[in-house]
Amino acid sequence: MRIDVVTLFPDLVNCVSGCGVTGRAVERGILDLHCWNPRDYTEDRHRTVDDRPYGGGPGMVMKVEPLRRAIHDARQADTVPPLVVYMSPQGRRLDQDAVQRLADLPRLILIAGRYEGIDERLVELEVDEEWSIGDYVLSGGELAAMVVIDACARLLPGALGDEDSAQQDSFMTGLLDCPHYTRPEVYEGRGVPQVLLGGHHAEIERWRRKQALGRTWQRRPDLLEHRVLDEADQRLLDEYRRELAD
Ligand SMILES: O=C(NCc1ccc(CNCc2ncc[nH]2)cc1)c1csc2nc[nH]c(=O)c12
Repeated sequence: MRIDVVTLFPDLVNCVSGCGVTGRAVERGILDLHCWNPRDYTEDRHRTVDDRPYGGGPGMVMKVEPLRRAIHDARQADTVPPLVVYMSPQGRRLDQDAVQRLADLPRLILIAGRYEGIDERLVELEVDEEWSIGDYVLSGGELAAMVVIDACARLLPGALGDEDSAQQDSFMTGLLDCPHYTRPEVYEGRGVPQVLLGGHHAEIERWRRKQALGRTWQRRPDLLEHRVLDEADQRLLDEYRRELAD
């Protein structure tokens, strides 16, 4: 998969290719990442990429031309046609289904804005989709672009070794994760649930599923709203709730 990012801070975005799953995906050639800086596409002495908003108001707006030229070069860099995504507070809220859809594409161009945003004519001329990563205010689109890159990279074939749990990722199953434990077996008087020490795999799987269902019901009931639990899961959840009451 190829991802091109149009950003004023390529050094920030390129951090994803330096470590972890994303770094390995780039190293293995599974993910091809390139950054394009609009400032390299300015023609004035001050390399101006922003200007004051028509209609007045606080802050600055990113100019069309430098962005347009950067996107043009990004598009030309590969023959594969890209989906052009503007990371924006006005975008649809990203979730795992959206990530899976983006990760299945051969190519993305992600536009990361700064200042108050980008000139609307650029959105009209170049942008296919707008995506937000949540209802909170960031200083720019780069971290959002890096979130998309990370979430997509994990889903690319070969990006995760078998030891990784991408497939069981709670957001893949639509449930929150169960609690996890590792050595020491007792820490400050706190032990590990006996079932996990017994090596009885069916029992362990049952316990983990029950915890996932129970925690989802307790912390994120919205994730259960659109979900019909089968009989086995309903029984596990009832058991979890009964144990809470005890
Ligand atoms: O570029 C991003 N943010 C920079 C940014 C933040 C705030 C404003 C100012 N908005 C004024 C306003 N809001 C409502 C009415 N008027 C403009 C730009 C961004 C990209 S994806 C994403 N996902 C989650 N959060 C984010 O901030 C982002």
